[in-house]
Amino acid sequence: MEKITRISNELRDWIIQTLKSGVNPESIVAAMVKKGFDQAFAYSIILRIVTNQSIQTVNSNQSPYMYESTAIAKKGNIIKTSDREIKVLLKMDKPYITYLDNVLSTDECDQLIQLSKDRLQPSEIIDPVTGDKKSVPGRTSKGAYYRLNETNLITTIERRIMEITDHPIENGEGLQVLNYDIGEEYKAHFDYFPTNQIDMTKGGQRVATFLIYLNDVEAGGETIFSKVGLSIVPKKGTAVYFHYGNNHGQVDRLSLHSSIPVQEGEKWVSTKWIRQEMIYQ
Ligand SMILES: O=C(O)CCC(=O)C(=O)O
Ligand SMILES: [Fe+2]
Repeated sequence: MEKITRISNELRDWIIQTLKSGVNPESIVAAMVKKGFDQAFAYSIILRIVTNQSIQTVNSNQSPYMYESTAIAKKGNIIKTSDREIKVLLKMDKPYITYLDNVLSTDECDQLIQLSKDRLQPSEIIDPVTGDKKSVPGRTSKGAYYRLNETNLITTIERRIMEITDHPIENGEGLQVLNYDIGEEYKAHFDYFPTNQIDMTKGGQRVATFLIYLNDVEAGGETIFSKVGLSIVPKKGTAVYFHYGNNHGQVDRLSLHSSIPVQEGEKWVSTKWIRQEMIYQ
């Protein structure tokens, strides 16, 4: 493959923006090499940009988060997809949250639970230092993970999420299903990555989450946005969409959230984390 040795203004602006958001130069070089750039050339370009722009690569997230309009906000109170009408139940601006009714049918929820029962594993996170998967004390649920388009049901759900949010399917991580028994919870956390963990070769930062409730929970199990005092009660087939990453590479700390312990019954949800760029190319 012939290596690319020139860059466009667009790419230059992208590099500046990405550096400002705190992504390390090595990740940017890796992303450029994947796109066909010569590695030494990529390093030299970044060095030249940093020297000219006096870019600070660490503290951009300390400036106030700038809210940007989202595609879903422009769609009115009834969102029509190719196979469904979805009603907006609640909207919040800061942090940006939308609660939606009728996203999955009862049957689709039951099918996804059934499909996941055999696959459940203790939930894990990616260790920020080693990059390995590891279990975490604050997260006691069990999870199942799906590849994009793994089954017809998964494809239907992924397409619907795309039609509702306008985020391309390729920007989404594989669907995850979580199951919480009595007492199980997911302690307060952000869904976005710390800046030293953003991998530009894998779609970069997470910018939004689409969380679907697959069953009703008798008591407990709410999703809590503690900084704004909001509590979402799980209702089968509904979904909450929250958006926390803007085009300037900032992330919204008001998006802190948790799943409080289930007190009665059990809880099933499905999460789609959405990245700023395509993960799969
Ligand atoms: O189960 C919930 O309500 C929250 C799940 C969650 O925060 C996540 O999957 O990132
Ligand atoms: Fe989360």
